[in-house]
Amino acid sequence: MEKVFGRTSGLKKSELKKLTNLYRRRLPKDRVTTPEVSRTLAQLSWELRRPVSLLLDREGRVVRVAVGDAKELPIPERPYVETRLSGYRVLHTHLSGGGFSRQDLSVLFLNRLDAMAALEVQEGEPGLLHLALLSPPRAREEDWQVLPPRPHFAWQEFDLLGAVLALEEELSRHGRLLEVRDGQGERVLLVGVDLGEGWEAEAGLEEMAELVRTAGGVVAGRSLVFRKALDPRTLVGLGKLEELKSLAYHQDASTLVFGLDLTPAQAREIEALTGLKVLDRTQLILDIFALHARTPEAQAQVELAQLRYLLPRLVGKGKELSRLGGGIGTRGPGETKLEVDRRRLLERIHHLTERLEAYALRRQEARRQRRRQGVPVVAVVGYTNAGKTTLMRALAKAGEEGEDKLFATLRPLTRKGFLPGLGEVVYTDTVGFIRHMPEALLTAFRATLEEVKEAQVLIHVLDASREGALERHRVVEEVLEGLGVEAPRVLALNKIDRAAPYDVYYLQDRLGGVAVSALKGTGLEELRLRVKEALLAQGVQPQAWAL
Ligand SMILES: Nc1nc2c(ncn2[C@@H]2O[C@H](COP(=O)(O)OP(=O)(O)OP(=O)(O)O)[C@@H](O)[C@H]2O)c(=O)[nH]1
Ligand SMILES: [Mg+2]
Repeated sequence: MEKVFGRTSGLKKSELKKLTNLYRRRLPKDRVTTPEVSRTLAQLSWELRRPVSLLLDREGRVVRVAVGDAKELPIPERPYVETRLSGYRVLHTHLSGGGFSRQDLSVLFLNRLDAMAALEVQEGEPGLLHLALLSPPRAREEDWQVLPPRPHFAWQEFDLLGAVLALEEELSRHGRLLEVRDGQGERVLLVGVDLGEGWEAEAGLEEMAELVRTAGGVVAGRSLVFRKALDPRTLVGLGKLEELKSLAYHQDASTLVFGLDLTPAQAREIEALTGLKVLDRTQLILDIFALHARTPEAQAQVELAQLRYLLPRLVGKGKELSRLGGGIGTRGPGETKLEVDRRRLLERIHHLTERLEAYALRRQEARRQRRRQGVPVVAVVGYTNAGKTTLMRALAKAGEEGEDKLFATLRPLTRKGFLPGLGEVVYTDTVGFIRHMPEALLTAFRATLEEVKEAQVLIHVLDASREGALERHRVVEEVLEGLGVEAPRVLALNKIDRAAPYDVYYLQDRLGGVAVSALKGTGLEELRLRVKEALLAQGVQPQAWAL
């Protein structure tokens, strides 16, 4: 027997039977209702003294029956690609008469229903029928259009299917237009929360936009929300979520990315309330790391961090798991998709942990050998996109090209270089830092950062050409401190070829450091000199033949 949803408690067996019989009904696929169905629904609601709701698919088949208002119908999930409507419509009764409640309309909108119909019932007889459809995208007024009510039989001539298909066509045309304007990629709405940080919140959102772009997404809209305190359940509150849902509809976006971290429960709640895919900052960064991890070790590290983050977010059974959908946040390293079967996932975590231990041992051995040979190590650190890789390449005259993407480097590269008057050194490149470095990543990148701990001297690369340099400098120093790194730093103020001279003076005045352009090769002599001095001060012995 098919299940009857909603407020069924206290119903008699015979009444339940009548409700179950509704599953055998079928409407013509292009009609809102038929006189027979209207009458049956009206009578049944009257008898039960409760509203009755039907969920119908596009073929006119009854998919779900519920006692109660439209919100009692659990509407099946759809995939996240949302240029089109859900293919479901609701037909339900209003016992106290009157048109749509706010809740009816929000069920329509939230689930992208084809249509929502409400049938007034008077003395057991069907009366007026109300019909609402979603508005065409970018309509100025409401997100839904409520058609003038007519007596239920008067809807006979109305071609519902035609109206739905026309709306869908308009939605996908709008989607194509936006794609031409903004380029291809998963369309994302960015949500930042300003808890009183002022410009920092603004800068944080800007950085999130950069991260979305690096992850291959398109920022379809952004919203900075001012809050004194966060709502523990929904973070930004119900009203704001509705606004975002509406913005997503008009901007053809399928994903909400939050500029801070969500608890698993918050993420689920917001997904349920908006019907959108929800990602937080850590997931976004992990996703980028996954795209950029190239060596087997880096890949294992990233995947492990992703799976650990994912685990508590996968509650329960198959249905929840499938919510993961595709796209940003679901990609593992090396073009794989993340494992979402809970038991297999645990196995995978175990396997990766073991593999990483083996890598760590090998790396330790390599370091030991270097130490035996007495080659000093210089680690290049700095905020993501500061120019670390480019600088190391310039200093060592080998290695990989820099890339104008965040987190281009996810493997601890090492290159040999030569310092006049000192001899051979080994430069190691590192993964970029970022403010509020996700905890999950700090542990995952232990290996890379261990290399930093082994270094005799660090070159801290700071992009002097972009705003907020002082702040980025501080973030990097804080992370280093947190790792217990004590080696002396040589600061390189990079990208002076495109920085305003005044900014460079200002930074030099505040922080000291050598002004360089890794790209053009300016200032490298002086930088080498300072590195050499720092190494000598650390007690490194010059190699005899280098003098
Ligand atoms: N104009 C200018 N651009 C530079 C300079 N140094 C690096 N860049 C550019 O900055 C971008 C980032 O350089 P990378 O060397 O990849 O930076 P990174 O710090 O290694 O970045 P991640 O590894 O992603 O954290 C690239 O587009 C470089 O070409 C410079 O001195 N001047
Ligand atoms: Mg790099």
